Amino acid sequence: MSTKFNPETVMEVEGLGKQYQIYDSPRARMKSLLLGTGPQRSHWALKNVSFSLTKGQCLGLVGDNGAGKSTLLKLLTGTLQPSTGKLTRQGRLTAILELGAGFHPDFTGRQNLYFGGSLMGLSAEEIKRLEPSIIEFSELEAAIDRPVKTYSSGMTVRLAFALVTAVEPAILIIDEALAVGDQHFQKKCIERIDQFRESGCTIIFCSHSLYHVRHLCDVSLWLSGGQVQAFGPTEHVLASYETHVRQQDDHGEDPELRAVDAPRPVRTLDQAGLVSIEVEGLTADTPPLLPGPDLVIHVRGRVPDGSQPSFGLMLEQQHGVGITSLATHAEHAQSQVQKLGDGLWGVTLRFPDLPLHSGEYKLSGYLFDSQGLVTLDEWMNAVVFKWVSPSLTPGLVRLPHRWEPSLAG
Ligand SMILES: Nc1ncnc2c1ncn2[C@@H]1O[C@H](COP(=O)(O)OP(=O)(O)OP(=O)(O)O)[C@@H](O)[C@H]1O
Repeated sequence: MSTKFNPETVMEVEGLGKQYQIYDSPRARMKSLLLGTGPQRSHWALKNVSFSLTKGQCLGLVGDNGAGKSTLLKLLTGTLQPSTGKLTRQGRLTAILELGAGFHPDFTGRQNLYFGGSLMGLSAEEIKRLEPSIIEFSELEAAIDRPVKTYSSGMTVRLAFALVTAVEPAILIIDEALAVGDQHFQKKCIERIDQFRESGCTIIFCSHSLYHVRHLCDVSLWLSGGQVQAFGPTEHVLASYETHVRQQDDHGEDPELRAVDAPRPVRTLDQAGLVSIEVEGLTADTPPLLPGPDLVIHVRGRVPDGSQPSFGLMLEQQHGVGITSLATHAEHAQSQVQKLGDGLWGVTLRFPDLPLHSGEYKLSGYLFDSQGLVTLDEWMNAVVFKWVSPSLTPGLVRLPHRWEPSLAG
């Protein structure tokens, strides 16, 4: 690979690898350093990773726990030095990793803007100019002159995100940190990230939330055991990764057990959450039988601030093969989301003449904000049902089709 031919390339990673030296104890490490002997063992956390990103691309980084994601991000930001390979990048890089870790706990929020800002390479004048907008975005006006050690983790994240994104970088790296903020702040963060992306910033987004990876990223990289398992358009990579996750789930636990009765977090009336997911006409059998021919799903959710939510539903085979995922915001169906009462919203999804073959199916439901930026709630495997198709041919789904005469000759 070479940047020579593509002036749009902002990051090029070639054969990057990281080997950790492993010692049985701190004493063994010290002894080995003093005697100049090698480590007792070593472990490649990352091996031969190569990819390149152009201006304005957004890369999703996915993988199981321990796959090497944090190691890769630390190499990209320069916190760690690689054992092999090289990294070339152009322009300023900002990372939102371990948010707030750079703050001094005894300094006030305001003092930390200058402290943290100088670590990012901003001059005191620049920070002074940016200070009002950073404080406004963080919504910490009332607490900005209190020591950061008195902040909650959510408040620290707000201050850190506001500071780190005050100046748009050429490359922005975002770790799972977004999950720490509350839903209102998460939405603001995702909107700001969206704006950056639209103005040509290159983004690397590492998350276990595949929903957000799908929403934000045009390309994705799946790391497995420190190596690139797949790299390419997000839908292709996530399709393979989700199959892998499902296979792991099926080996790990009985899908019957994690279905309908799994306890859900208890939500109070002032929290947004799903209220019900009901399939019309199900019988009292186990699992209940869908009388058909239509599959009609009523879903309801509560959003206390009165804003209109979006609803999502996912239909899968009982043993994990995904059939379809639909959401009102993505299908321009927000006008169908009706207000049913104070903060209570609902919508109905109908599949006419259900084109599935006989089998057991399950439904999961999602509640999003109206643009689908923030997942307010999700109920996995909320309803399991059995369907007996009138046409008893094997297969998964009856695709629209027609039979035609073969061409003569
Ligand atoms: N300082 C270290 N010394 C030795 N091994 C390490 C060190 N840091 C990480 N590792 C190992 O490197 C591998 C990759 O770890 P890494 O933290 O990069 O994974 P990850 O994909 O970020 O995981 P998670 O999703 O759980 O955060 C793991 O096997 C981990 O145990």
